[in-house]
This record gives sequence, structure tokens and C-alpha cells, in this order.
Amino acid sequence: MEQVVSPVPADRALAVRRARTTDVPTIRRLVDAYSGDGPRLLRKATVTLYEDVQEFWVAECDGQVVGCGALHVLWEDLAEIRTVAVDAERRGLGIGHRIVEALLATARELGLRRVFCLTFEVDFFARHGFVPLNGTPVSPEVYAELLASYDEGVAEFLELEHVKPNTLGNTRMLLHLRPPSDDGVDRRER
Ligand SMILES: CC(=O)SCCNC(=O)CCNC(=O)[C@H](O)C(C)(C)COP(=O)(O)OP(=O)(O)OC[C@H]1O[C@@H](n2cnc3c(N)ncnc32)[C@H](O)[C@@H]1OP(=O)(O)O
Repeated sequence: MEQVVSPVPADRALAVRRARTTDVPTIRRLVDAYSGDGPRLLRKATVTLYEDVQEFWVAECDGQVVGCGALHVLWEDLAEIRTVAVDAERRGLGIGHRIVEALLATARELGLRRVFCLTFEVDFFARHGFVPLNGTPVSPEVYAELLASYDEGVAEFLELEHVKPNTLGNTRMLLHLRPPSDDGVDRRER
């Protein structure tokens, strides 16, 4: 069930918008900052970031990109939030929560019902209603279809043996989204 997270104070000039190709070098730096030793983010080739740019949202503060996050659709009703990162000097200001809110709004627009994430930041995602889960929340038929994906994140979602070293210590989490009501007002479950 989704939960409402406190907004960033109004005095901060923060905009969360869809990423552009010109943001990729900054996204590259944000990903690199957290994908080294004790990796918190999956390493990504720059070409993959360009290929996936339409999945990304960025947070811009006073004209500077200071955070990013992506929503990767896995199946008809299911997506994954991935690659959420905030500049080390701007952490703890509510930017990460704003990015996740934008990704969840996108998930609802797409008609998705469930959002998965794999993370060390359990409390952060729990604030949005994500709960830990075991296993892979898809039917055996969908599991078999997902095996056809070349995406490494999908391999992590499927808990395939060759990517298990990437995911050690991470928690698998799932959020059930409530669809927007017919009158257009999105009433969140609490
Ligand atoms: C699925 C995945 O992508 S997993 C990978 C997650 N990313 C990483 O691990 C990379 C390294 N970590 C980061 O980049 C960041 O710390 C993130 C993305 C996890 C969080 O981003 P931040 O901008 O620091 O988070 P944000 O400030 O929104 O919230 C963190 C805490 O700051 C505090 N905070 C301070 N000021 C504020 C504010 N104005 N509004 C909201 N929260 C605030 C809160 O205590 C909040 O804690 P809460 O979760 O209990 O609400």
C-alpha cells in the first residue's frame, strides 16, 4: 500500500523531470559514485544509459542535476524501480523521495499494479509502502517469458545464479499500487 512522504520544503528550487540525453553524463557520474566497492547500484555501460534514457527521471536543483532514478517495465502489471541515486552532498534533503514519487506516478500512468525494487535502503523504500518479499512475484509462465530478457536487472529479479553475487545483502521489496479512481483523483491507500 502506498504511503505519502513529506515534501521537500518550498524554499528549495527542486524540479523532478524526465531525463534528456544530455543528462546521461551526469547520470553516469551518479551511478559510478555508488557502483564501486560494496556496490549499491548495478554497474551500467554508458550505451545502456542512453538506451534506457526514456526510463529515467532526474532531480534538478538550481539548474544542476543532483539525482536520478528509473522505472523499468517488466511485464503487463509489473515494473522495477532501479538506479535511484542522489549526489552525496545533497542526500537527506528529500530529493530521493521526490524521485521515487515521480517514478510511482509514472507507474500509475502506465497502468501498472506492482512495483519491485532490490535495495539496501529498506527504510527509505518502506516509507513509500514497499514491503520485503521472498522469491519472484510472477507466475511460472511469466517467469519463463522473462528468461528471454538480456537485461541484467531482470536476471537479478529472477534470482538467476550468475547474478547472485551482485545482490548479496540486498532486500527484495514490492509495492502494490492502487489504480487512480474513475473520477481522476488518485486516492492513495494508507
Ligand atoms: C532500487 C534502488 O535504486 S536501490 C539503490 C538506492 N540508491 C543507493 O543506495 C545509492 C546511495 N544512496 C543515495 O543515493 C540516497 O541516499 C538515496 C537515493 C537512497 C536516498 O536519497 P536521499 O535524497 O538522500 O533521500 P531523502 O532525503 O529523500 O530521504 C532520506 C531521509 O532524509 C531525511 N530528510 C531530511 N530532510 C528531508 C526532507 N526535507 N524531506 C524528506 N526527507 C528528509 C529523512 O529522514 C529521510 O528519511 P525517511 O526515509 O525516513 O523519510
